[in-house]
Amino acid sequence: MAMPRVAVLGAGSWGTTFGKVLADGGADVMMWARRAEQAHEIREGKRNSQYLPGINLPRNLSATHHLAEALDGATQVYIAISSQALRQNLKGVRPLLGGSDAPIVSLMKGVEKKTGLRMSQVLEHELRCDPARIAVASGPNLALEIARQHPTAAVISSSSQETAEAVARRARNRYFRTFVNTDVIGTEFGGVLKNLIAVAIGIVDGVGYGENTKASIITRGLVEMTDFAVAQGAQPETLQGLAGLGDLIATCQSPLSRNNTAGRLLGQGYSFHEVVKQMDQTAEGLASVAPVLHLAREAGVQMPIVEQVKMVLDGTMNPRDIAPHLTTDDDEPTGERTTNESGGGGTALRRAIERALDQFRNRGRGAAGDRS
Ligand SMILES: NC(=O)c1ccc[n+]([C@@H]2O[C@H](COP(=O)([O-])OP(=O)(O)OC[C@H]3O[C@@H](n4cnc5c(N)ncnc54)[C@H](O)[C@@H]3O)[C@@H](O)[C@H]2O)c1
Ligand SMILES: O=P(O)(O)OC[C@H](O)CO
Repeated sequence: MAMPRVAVLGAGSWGTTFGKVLADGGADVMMWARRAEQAHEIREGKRNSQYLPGINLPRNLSATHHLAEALDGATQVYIAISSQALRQNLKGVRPLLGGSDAPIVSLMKGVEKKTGLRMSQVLEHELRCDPARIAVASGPNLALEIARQHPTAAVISSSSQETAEAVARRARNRYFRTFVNTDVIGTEFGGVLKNLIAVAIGIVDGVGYGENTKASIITRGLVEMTDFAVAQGAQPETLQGLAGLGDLIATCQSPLSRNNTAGRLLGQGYSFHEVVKQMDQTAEGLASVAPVLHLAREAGVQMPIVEQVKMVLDGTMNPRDIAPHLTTDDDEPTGERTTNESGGGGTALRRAIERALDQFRNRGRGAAGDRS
């Protein structure tokens, strides 16, 4: 029986690793690489030495630098391009999708700086496709560990349960297990927000602070992540799962994390520009800070950790002075629980209720998009 054909656009660290996951799960994988020589190395040498040194790629994974060849006959399309470059790359993809109804899967964990849009929203706008066709994958997924076949779990989310299940069935193998949900907002924002907390952890690591500081930031960071995501329409339990807490733990603990590494360099005293120069892979958190804070202010959500990360990035706060977990709104003692759990009219909860009422009133006059 012929193997199902899938396309993976983006042959960086995560795109190539995900291509291997799919190939090891039994798919015939065609990667699209930006550079011809990289496509050649993957196709002929079964290696991607720049991004995955020491990893042998499967025989049923090939590569091209022609988009049309990559997309030809694809039954599912996976995309792992740095978030700020997604929109421009999709311009070339749209005319090639033609009448295809193949699910489109975002593997990315950023928001667009200019618009504050999540990657599934950029896909929906640029490809003008039904949101039910779009899925996102997220979770504690450090590429190199998965490429080394360490057992790992992830979540596939789509507003369509059917799409989520079809993608999850394809994107699994003996070392990679996929769960499903329909909370696209929570799943995507989990991946975006944990990057920002990982930058904070890197900063305090670089400064030389210890485990108490880091545990405090991780714990308070999860509260910030949950408040923010719920205010945007996410289900709080998604943030307790693989796409929230799971990914937060992996990214904050691992030296493999680029966000964590970027933070560490900042904590050691390098400027933002020096850090960007040193990073040869995508650290999404650096570009997501400003749009996330903008959305947070609009929604009335407090994000003291992310605020202080921004100040360090802007050079207006000495990394040594960072203590975001000690910041409170009014310096009055407060409870530890999230605003939406605390009762007493938390802003995030109030806005979520207002939004639900709006949706209810507007029912039938506009699609709810990717809300579950
Ligand atoms: N690496 C991981 O462990 C991992 C895990 C899960 C999710 N992700 C997410 O996957 C996405 C891609 O990350 P990655 O690790 O593969 O990054 P990477 O830096 O390793 O690769 C980025 C890819 O984007 C491509 N690209 C296309 N046009 C570009 C342009 N104009 N500018 C820059 N790059 C361009 C590059 O060629 C490359 O293939 C990110 O959103 C990241 O958060 C990464
Ligand atoms: O290397 P990072 O910081 O982009 O993190 C990679 C993955 O998102 C971890 O799940």
